[in-house]
Amino acid sequence: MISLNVSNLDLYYGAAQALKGVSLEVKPGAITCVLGRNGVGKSSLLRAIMGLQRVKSGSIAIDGRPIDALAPYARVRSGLGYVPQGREIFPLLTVEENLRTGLSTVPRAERFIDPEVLRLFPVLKDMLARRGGDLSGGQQQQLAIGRALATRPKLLVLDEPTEGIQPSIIKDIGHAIRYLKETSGMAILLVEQYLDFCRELADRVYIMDRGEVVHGGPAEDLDRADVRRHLMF
Ligand SMILES: Nc1ncnc2c1ncn2[C@@H]1O[C@H](COP(=O)(O)OP(=O)(O)OP(=O)(O)O)[C@@H](O)[C@H]1O
Repeated sequence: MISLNVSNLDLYYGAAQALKGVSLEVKPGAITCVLGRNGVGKSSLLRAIMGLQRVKSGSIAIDGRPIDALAPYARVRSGLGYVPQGREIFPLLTVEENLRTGLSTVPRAERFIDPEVLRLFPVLKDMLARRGGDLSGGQQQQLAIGRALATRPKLLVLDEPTEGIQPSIIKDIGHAIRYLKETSGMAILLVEQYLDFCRELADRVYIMDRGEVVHGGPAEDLDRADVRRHLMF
């Protein structure tokens, strides 16, 4: 089990500041959700956590140890699994090959697809030999989560897993996320625009608006006024 601490992150694209002093905590065995409209900086935050985007200042730590100097693959080795926005699966590789791309960071003896991943998403088992590009959007999302799980993460980072996905698969993905938390004590960091999905799953909720964290607290404290002010269009 691991925890993640983000403190005071500032991130710029040229002169435009995308993250302004962002701090948050992801606790082991809990689901932490970051809510926010389009363009408030949610993906930038996750990319910074994964080491895919350089920050100007601030720090990110796993179990109190800074990981700022680590390359993305080393952060994965430290226990972070990442499901990017838009899924980014390889359309010409098979489902099995896509899952195997997640194995490169794990020790040689563990380089097999954990049967648990296929139990969690049985559709992947049925489609192992199909090309990633032939899957529906929802199946591709499950594949992206499966690929992240192949890295044996202790903390799973998901960027809008419900985006453009039909309700029945959203439900399956919600069940899978809760199952992972409950059975393995995995920490989950979930970025979402879909309020109800977040409400159903989250233990702790942060709201971002224009690059800043404007609310943070237990999910049950999520206030109607905050939601209206920061999440409505
Ligand atoms: N590579 C980039 N270069 C320049 N500006 C960028 C880049 N990526 C994001 N931005 C800008 O930074 C801001 C934050 O974007 P980001 O994608 O982090 O937001 P988001 O909350 O994840 O939104 P979305 O849900 O649309 O992805 C936006 O104004 C966006 O236009």
